[in-house]
Amino acid sequence: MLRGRMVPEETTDARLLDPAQDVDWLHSDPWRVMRIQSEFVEGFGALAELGPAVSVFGSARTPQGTAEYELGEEVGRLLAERDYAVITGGGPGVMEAANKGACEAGGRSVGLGIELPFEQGLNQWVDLGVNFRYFFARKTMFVKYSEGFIVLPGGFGTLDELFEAATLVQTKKVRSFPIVLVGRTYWEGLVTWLRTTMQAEGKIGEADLDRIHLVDTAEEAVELMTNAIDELRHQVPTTDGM
Ligand SMILES: C/C(=C\CNc1ncnc2c1ncn2[C@@H]1O[C@H](COP(=O)(O)O)[C@@H](O)[C@H]1O)CO
Repeated sequence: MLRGRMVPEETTDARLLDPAQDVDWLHSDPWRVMRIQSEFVEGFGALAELGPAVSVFGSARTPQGTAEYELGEEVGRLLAERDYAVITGGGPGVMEAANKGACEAGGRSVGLGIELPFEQGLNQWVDLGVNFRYFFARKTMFVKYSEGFIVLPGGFGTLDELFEAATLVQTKKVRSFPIVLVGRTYWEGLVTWLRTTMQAEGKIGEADLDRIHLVDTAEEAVELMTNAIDELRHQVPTTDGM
């Protein structure tokens, strides 16, 4: 309801019909919501029939031809061989490696790209790609369409994805799903700190760390992941807070 000085001199439909209108309003926050909404609609539409999937995260900077890149390829290949679609951020490095492994093994290779100032586009091994402008819309897709996360060595982006998953499980916003960190040497320091400082000082509970597993090889990661998913599928879902 608008009264007095709050009543605008021009009505909304008059503004709409005015051919001389400037288009700044298109970039205002209320209209941005339409763009955000369209990202959810597009993402849900593209992924609705994907089937069982696991997300693979890791550094965008891992060079081709390194042991870490090969580890990513191996994870993608083994997941595809077990009929899991592989979802990545669609970028270079570990993302590209996992998509390559999945694609070459004849599996479903998915990339959820993000618009960045130094955009490089989706890697060539993505068979089903969706590009996002907003991180939060993209993150929803990773969580909604995968049954677990496999995390290779990475930087801020990888940690962001890892801890978002851990938080969603902790707060019961998603059904518990497995998180497997690959590369003991890389992750051990962080996991030790989580246990000896974060947990020891009561900032997280013991159960919060139980969901995070640490392995060294692609075989171990995929074996652990698929076993954990099978177990979860046989559990009766609880209704509290879901
Ligand atoms: C930095 C470079 C390219 C960035 N391109 C990306 N494309 C798609 N997704 C990305 C990109 N960068 C980060 N991400 C997401 O974060 C994770 C990796 O981040 P990290 O900081 O490298 O660990 C990854 O899982 C993506 O989802 C070219 O050098």
